[in-house]
Amino acid sequence: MDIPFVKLHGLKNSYIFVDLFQFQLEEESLAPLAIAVADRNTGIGSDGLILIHPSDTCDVGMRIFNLDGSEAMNCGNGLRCVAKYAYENNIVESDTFTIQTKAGQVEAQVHGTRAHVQEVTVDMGAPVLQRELIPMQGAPAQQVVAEDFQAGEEQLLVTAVSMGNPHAVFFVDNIDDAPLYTQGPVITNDPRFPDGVNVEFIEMLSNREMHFRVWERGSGVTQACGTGACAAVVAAILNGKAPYGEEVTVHLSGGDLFIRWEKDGSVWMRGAAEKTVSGTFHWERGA
Ligand SMILES: N[C@H](CCC[C@H](N)C(=O)O)C(=O)O
Repeated sequence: MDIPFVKLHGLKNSYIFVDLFQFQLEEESLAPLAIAVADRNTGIGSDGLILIHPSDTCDVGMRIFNLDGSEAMNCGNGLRCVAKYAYENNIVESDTFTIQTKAGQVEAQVHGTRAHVQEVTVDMGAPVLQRELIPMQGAPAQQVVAEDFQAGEEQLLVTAVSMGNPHAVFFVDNIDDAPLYTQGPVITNDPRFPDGVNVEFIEMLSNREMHFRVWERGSGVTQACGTGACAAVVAAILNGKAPYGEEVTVHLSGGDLFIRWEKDGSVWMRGAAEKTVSGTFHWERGA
């Protein structure tokens, strides 16, 4: 099968995009295709697969699969890339439009020209904070803010936030000392998170700036995580480390995102999206 694709990334968090307005894929092929395209040796190399598809409820739809083939409900960097692709390829008319995700709909505004979108702002909607909806084991209606969390030898404090997908946020004094590679793979599969969890370590530089590292559910360490950056700013505000309603600069490995959380309202994410490669992926399923 020869599959047309475009590779785009949000701050080096890259995905292989297949445009289902132009090409059809069978549902059962999606998870194995995500694994195949993400492989840097036998595939194209990415953090996963994203489908751009027609939607009955929004101007365009997005589905996202991690590099292990698991499907996620949302993807912040992916949303900015979908918005860029949809506008540059005339899938949408206006520079502001809605995108359907498995977590619900979001509104995106592209910045740039029809020929080249440089940056995208996304209204990510309100975070979900009730423990049972993260989901995280424990008293259902409670929020999880700076709660004791033993991980191996590490005694940590966790703040849990869902942006449609689950995030466990930990504040550290020095980002370079964060137990990303030792505790990331353990916490992501911790049974206290029945659906697994994305794991973020944060060092606050001021009340408007932070360092950020992530171990993503289903993809491991990535260069950036848009929903994770949103969750990190929400967690900082819940812990009194950042203000409501003001843009916080999040320094991820792959670059900066600008995030604000309006009190009792939406989380807004602004950042770049770039296209790198397009072509045809020759795939013999099961080969
Ligand atoms: N690994 C995530 C999906 C990708 C999210 C991330 N790449 C982003 O930009 O938000 C999960 O399983 O929930």
